[in-house]
Amino acid sequence: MSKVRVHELAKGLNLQSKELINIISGLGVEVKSHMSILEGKDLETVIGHFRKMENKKNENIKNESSKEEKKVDKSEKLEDKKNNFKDNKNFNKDKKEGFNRDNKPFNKDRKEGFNKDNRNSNRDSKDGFNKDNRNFNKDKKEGFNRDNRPFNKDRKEGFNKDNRNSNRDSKDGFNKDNRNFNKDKKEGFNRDNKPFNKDKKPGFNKDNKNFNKDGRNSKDGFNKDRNFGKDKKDFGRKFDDRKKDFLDDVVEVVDPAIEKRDARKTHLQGQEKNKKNKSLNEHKMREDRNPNLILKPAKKKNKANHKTKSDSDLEFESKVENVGEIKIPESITVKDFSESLGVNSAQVISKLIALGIMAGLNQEIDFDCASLIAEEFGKTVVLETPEITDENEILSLDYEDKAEDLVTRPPVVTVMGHVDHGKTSLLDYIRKSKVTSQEAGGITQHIGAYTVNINSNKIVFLDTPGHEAFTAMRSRGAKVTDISILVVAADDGVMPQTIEAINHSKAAGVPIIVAINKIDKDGANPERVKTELADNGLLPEDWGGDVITMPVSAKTGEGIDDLLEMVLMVAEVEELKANPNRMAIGTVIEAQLDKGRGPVATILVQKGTLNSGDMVISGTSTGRIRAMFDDKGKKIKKASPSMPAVILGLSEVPEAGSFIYAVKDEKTARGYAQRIINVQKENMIASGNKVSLDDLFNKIQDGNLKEIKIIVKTDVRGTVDAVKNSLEKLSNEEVKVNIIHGAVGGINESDVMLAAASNAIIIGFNVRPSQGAIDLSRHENVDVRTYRVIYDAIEDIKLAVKGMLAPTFVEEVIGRAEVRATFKVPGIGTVAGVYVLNGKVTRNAKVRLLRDGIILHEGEISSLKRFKDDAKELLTGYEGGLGIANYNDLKESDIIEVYIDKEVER
Ligand SMILES: Nc1nc2c(ncn2[C@@H]2O[C@H](COP(=O)(O)OP(=O)(O)OP(=O)(O)O)[C@@H](O)[C@H]2O)c(=O)[nH]1
Repeated sequence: MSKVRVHELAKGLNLQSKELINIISGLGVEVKSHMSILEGKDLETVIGHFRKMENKKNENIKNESSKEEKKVDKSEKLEDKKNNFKDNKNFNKDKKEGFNRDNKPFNKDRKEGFNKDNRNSNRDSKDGFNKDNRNFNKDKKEGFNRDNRPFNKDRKEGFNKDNRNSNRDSKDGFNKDNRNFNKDKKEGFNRDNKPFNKDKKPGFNKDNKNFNKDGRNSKDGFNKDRNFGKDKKDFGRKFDDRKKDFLDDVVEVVDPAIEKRDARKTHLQGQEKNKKNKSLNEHKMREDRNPNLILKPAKKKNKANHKTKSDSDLEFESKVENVGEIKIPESITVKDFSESLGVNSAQVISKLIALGIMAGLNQEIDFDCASLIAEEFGKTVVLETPEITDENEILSLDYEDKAEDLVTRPPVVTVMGHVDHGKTSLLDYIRKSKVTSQEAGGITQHIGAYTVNINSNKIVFLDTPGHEAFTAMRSRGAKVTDISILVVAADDGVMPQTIEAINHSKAAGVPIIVAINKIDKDGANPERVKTELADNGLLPEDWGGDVITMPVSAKTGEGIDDLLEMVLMVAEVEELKANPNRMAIGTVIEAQLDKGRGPVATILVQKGTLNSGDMVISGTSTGRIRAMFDDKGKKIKKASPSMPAVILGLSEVPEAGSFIYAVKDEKTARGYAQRIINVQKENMIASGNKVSLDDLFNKIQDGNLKEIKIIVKTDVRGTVDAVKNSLEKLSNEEVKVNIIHGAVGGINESDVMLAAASNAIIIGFNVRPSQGAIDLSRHENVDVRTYRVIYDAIEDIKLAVKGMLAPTFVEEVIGRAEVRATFKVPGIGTVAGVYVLNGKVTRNAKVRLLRDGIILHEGEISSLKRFKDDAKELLTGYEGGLGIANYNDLKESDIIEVYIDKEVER
């Protein structure tokens, strides 16, 4: 093999592309993505690595085969694997050895626990490998958790997240700052799991690194940088001797994130066993020191055991208390995380790479990973517990599944792009070529989502119109889309709605695959499209970036199979999984009232399996599923994760984007519905929690707002950048001003949805919102501000940040009229024949002339007539003649916005 793409090699090795990328990076070979090509020396290095590993494994297996009958089997299998590997197939087909998603081994038996930082001991670490010292153990006695941090289900041997271990008799103690946690401690572990010894008898250096250079062969298997000695006389051996005691007596120190984990139950059981043996005073002291550490078990205080705090303890305590804690959510983008830490994102990315995690700016990292990185910068992060503000949380019907219960589910894809770039054609082509014929019934109805089969893999397409649906759902807290396909016409290039779509996907943290469409056309220029994509922050893979671009034709079908392959590959990298064996949770994609059938809802099952006959609840709508159909209109009994289904039986039409939950019985459903009604009432009273310029100051003061997100719409391109620059400069230590989207054009519904989903404010310069945007902004409580001069906007935001925004007059739009015809009246100028779309037009109001959402003129009404008579006002649905003072450029379809300046009390 002289050349191979990463994903092909991964397939051959039966690894996830992401896992393989991590391994390859660990070998010092640079790969950008699963599409990167490996060849020459790089390929040799990678193949060599896997051969070596296989050989090593086999050797070990052979060595042990005499000891255990069972292992004979295993080595045979490994031998098979080796052979398979030679054929570049099924390297790890039977997965006797586990690797978690980050290519870090796991162990399902989990007999020995490991700490979160992957700095593990591994008794049998002969098999240990990988650059970050994440040990592989063929005996699988050691467990590893989802993030490649080994853990211990049985928690017989426990290590806490931060390696803050203690020991009943305090012989093995440690503390974060290498200060003596317990003066009796003979051996300790510091925060980085580097053993230390106060008396330095076994001889550790200050950083406790490399105690024994050869330690990598240690039976205790500490990592290569922080080894215990091979020499059994040294600390390593003492540790070995005492290991059992130490582990029996281990005290669990978990943070809230860890506590949430699956192993909770067993963990607590383990604690119960160890309870009597714990040094309770130590627990208490640690708890005192860092309230974010929940020490277990320390429920009962043993006064007799309480020791007086020594000076060094107190010193330690005060230092710990002084450490600034940063609150972050369960999952956070690298960008946001860097900002929270107050460090450059490049530094964070390089630390992540050092941990074997390839993450871009907008990629999300979980809390555990973030806390590791924070430590590297000497900071402590704590889990932000969000306030319960929405219905879904109140229902509390969702819970995290155990990793072992999760199975791969099909990806859910949304197609987005500029008007006429071929979204519908692409979806139609896929649907026609990939569905129908073999499937009974064909497509009988439009249900907003459908499934296609690609080489026995499924892909679910959301057939809702573009990103509106996508953000509408997100604003209600639902994340339905896993991958977005961005359609860009090769003859037209990146257009305003393309940029909108990019920003929507980025805001939702959804990976983008670009379909460069219409390549069959004469004017097609895919390279130009790539340049424009790069200009807009999407660097194509073949240009060294990580965005997959695929030339396609929705007309001829060229490239579409490859595009779908790419979708499956991205899905694989994303590791989309769900537990099918639980009560179902899904999201309502579409819903309407059908005359004959009552409320009909298309839902997408996201967790669990929905059954016909299940009792469900969505918002205030409840009911037993009377009948259920798939996307081909076929009656079905069950719908598993990622499956779209149409359900009948709800009491009322649920809102698109709402969650739907299966519950155990009608009483439960009614109970929840009532609770939701109550919450909705409260929320109404609280008038939403969306940010507006008026309450900005209070939110900043309350510490509820660290970032002001703004969407900027302007009449000309140059203004977008000017406004962006000026506004971003307003960021200060307390709040950051972040322009999440900037574009030319009127304020549309899509902008409002993005604002609602992202909790942003919309600012328009010389542009106005469409009627739909106005209605939606009212419904969604989105603050839309329009200005004629940049200076005014900057001033407003400045004042808002200081809490001094207090204008006494605000403008109130009282109506809108459409120009249906124009007349030239000698001596007066052009008069418009108008139709009042909504509200009213009053003679003394001010008007604004809009064309495509852009303000062409602001002024006063010079004449208002109903038929031939002067009129004081024209109401909705009426026609009349309207003249604008000193203005004649009126055209059919122009919109006349009518407004008054109104005094308001603040
Ligand atoms: N030659 C060629 N024409 C295409 C291709 N894809 C779409 N078209 C044509 O482009 C036009 C617009 O395609 P649509 O699929 O309606 O585009 P859309 O993005 O769904 O448009 P909206 O729904 O209006 O946003 C239609 O006339 C299609 O026939 C293609 O690959 N090649």
